[in-house]
Amino acid sequence: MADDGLLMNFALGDDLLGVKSVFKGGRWKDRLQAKKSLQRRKKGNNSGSKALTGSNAVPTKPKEVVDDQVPRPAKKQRLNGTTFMSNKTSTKPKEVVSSLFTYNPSSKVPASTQTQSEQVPAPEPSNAPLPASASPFTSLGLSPFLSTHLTQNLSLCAPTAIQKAAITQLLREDSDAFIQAETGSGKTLAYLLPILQRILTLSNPSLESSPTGGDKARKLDRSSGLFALILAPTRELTHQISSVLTRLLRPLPWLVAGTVTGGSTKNHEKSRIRKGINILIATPGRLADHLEHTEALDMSSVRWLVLDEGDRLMELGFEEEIKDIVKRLEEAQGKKRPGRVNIVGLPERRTTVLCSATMKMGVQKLGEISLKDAVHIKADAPTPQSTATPQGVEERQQQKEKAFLAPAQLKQSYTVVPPKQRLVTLAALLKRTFARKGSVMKAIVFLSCADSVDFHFEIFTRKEAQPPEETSSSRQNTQSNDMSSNAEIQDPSLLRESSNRAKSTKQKPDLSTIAPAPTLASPSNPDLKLYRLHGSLEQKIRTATLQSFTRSTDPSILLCTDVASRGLDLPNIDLVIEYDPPFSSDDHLHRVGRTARAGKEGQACCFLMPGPEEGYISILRDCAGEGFVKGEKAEDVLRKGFTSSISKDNNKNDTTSAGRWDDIATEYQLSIERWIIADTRASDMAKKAFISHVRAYATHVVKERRIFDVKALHLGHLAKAFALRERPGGMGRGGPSGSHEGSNGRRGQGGEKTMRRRSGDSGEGDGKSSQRADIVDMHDGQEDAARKMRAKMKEQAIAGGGAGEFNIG
Ligand SMILES: Nc1ncnc2c1ncn2[C@@H]1O[C@H](COP(=O)(O)OP(=O)(O)OP(=O)(O)O)[C@@H](O)[C@H]1O
Repeated sequence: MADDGLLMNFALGDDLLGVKSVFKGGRWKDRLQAKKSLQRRKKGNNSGSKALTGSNAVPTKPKEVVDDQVPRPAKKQRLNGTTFMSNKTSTKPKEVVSSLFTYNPSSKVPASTQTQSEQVPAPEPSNAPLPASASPFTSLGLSPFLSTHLTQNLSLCAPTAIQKAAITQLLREDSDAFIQAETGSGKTLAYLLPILQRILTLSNPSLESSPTGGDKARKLDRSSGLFALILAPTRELTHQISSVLTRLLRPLPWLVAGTVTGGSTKNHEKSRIRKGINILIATPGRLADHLEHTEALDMSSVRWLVLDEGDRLMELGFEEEIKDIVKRLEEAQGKKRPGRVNIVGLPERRTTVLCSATMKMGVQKLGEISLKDAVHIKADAPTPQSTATPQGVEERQQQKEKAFLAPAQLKQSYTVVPPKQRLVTLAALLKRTFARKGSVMKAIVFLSCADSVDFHFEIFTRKEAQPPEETSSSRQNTQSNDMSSNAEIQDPSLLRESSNRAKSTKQKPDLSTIAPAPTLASPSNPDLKLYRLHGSLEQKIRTATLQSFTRSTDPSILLCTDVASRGLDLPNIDLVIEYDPPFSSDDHLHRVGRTARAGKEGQACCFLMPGPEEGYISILRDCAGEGFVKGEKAEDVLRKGFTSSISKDNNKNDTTSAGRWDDIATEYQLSIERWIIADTRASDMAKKAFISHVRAYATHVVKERRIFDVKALHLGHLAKAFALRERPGGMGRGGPSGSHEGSNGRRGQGGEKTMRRRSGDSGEGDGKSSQRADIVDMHDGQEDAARKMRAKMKEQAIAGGGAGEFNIG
């Protein structure tokens, strides 16, 4: 391995010293040869890295790129692959500039394993609707009225497998049910349709034979009573279920649905409850609050209770609230309110439906609390078609019995990226993805914490950075599009308002949630937009951002935390990138499940680092079942991301541009580093993001901590991924400014006590020993932090906020 420092010293050569080489003595042939060799060396230095880099070789230039602000070194000292630039007068190291391409750990995964699944034909979609001819909606017992509405107005021709199973069962019997199916398989309609059908039958039992007949159903109206209650863990999910239900209810205006969630005005909700709601969708915290304080909320006629995303409800600590709600439902059931009319056909007993993609301990416990003699409803394996062998389908069915799997048609990949190259590799992947118009329209990038989302949003949307290849016309387009993006938002003042407020506080960065991404856009996709979403944003901003992302017809990227990983049905997501690996394999399946929905195609890519993290590849494979999992080398991602943009944009062929990708990657990284150095706000954001990220890293589920081992992190290298030239100090004392405020490590934010070292040598210096001690302490502090988090979540839920109140991100 070439030594950076030595190369630099050689390269400084005579020119720097102003000495002209004169060759004397010896044979004239030798003098000529020496002269030529010196000229060649000078030429090589001037023409950048071309002569030194090859497509397969580790790039050797630019090895060290010293920021303009850093004085030329007189002497260098190398420590563990990091070069300290010092000047003669000072004994303290002044600045750290580490090359992207040297001293990186390498992947241990053999290349053959990485490409193993490429040859296997893509399996049939596992969550697609069934063939319309074989299973029309009417065959399930739904009324022709409802079936016609589904096919003609909602363009749903046939049910999915889980819908077929659930609708048939829930229309046939009043038993409780546990619906388990993979992501994007249509679970929402699987419980909404039979409930709606049953309510319609209440209002008019003869409705089934009347294709047009809704008139007689006017016997029921909003004041007839609350019949169904749907509980969901987050506000976003609650609103999403409500919008699906609103579409179903469009031809039935006399039936009314409503939502109660944290973050909304309680008085407004109360007045809607007073007017009457037939189907209520709620977060448990806010519902518990209304049950306590809103007298008009009468639960005596509730006959259907749905617990959607059961595992998440339990993870977020809603057990007590749900117990309380179930108890109140039981108490209310026999009671009659004065003035309430008798509903003909109202079932004697309440049916409870628990929905989950997973069957974890928490879900089982929730089942014990809420279900009695429940039927377990699962989707049948799809009928084998041309490319899927019957054996494959059988295998998948067997695997499904055991585990929760990703949709079979989802194309998954992973890339093993050294920590220093993470940021540029993400940029390269996004650049490549959006290099061609129309290939990918929407992508989601998952990060571990809110601070990191904010920081990366700022990096890619910062105004001062214009990529060298960008034309002025594309810049104009991007700017005008910024305006149109705001116009799309229902209440654009919300975004500006928040942005202005942010300006006035020091803790919050001055950011909107939607902006053009000039550093990722290409001439073919100049309108590329970036969105950000996490739990620390105001609810109104979150809702407006999601709506805008959903409606956007421009190529768009959403940077988000796990707040967007569960249940959200964002249309037409082509690619999911897990830039920060998921905190559990379930989280992974929910994240990647935002694409490849209802039989559509989708791609997902997980970033891993060399070392223990490579152990996650086998988990990715297990989660994929017989699906597609392929590895891609980080170097290939970088080359494609940075080469393709040059060759296309500058109209150069690949031969001339080949080999320049590493220069461009380095320049890309350095431009961010220079920005961080020049802008204290950016530098604070970077440090905060780094610290929150490391804290979040320490909260992977216990059984996966051997893979995501915080003690194995090289913090110095990882800092480079946050454009920092060294890891921030004060890791053990609550952040760069000594304060915890605003640091959003995902779980257990590692309170001051847990972060502080217990031994006497805490805090000082950035040496390895203190770094390690901080990490050990973070690890030890997890249980404490988790306990604190549970307490905080509970507080929030009781205050009526529901899960969304807590910064899931
Ligand atoms: N029968 C159907 N035909 C075509 N598309 C459907 C059908 N049923 C549902 N969909 C579509 O499938 C998508 C996923 O539905 P839904 O959100 O209910 O899935 P889910 O199983 O709840 O997913 P998750 O587990 O991620 O929450 C939605 O866009 C929905 O409109």
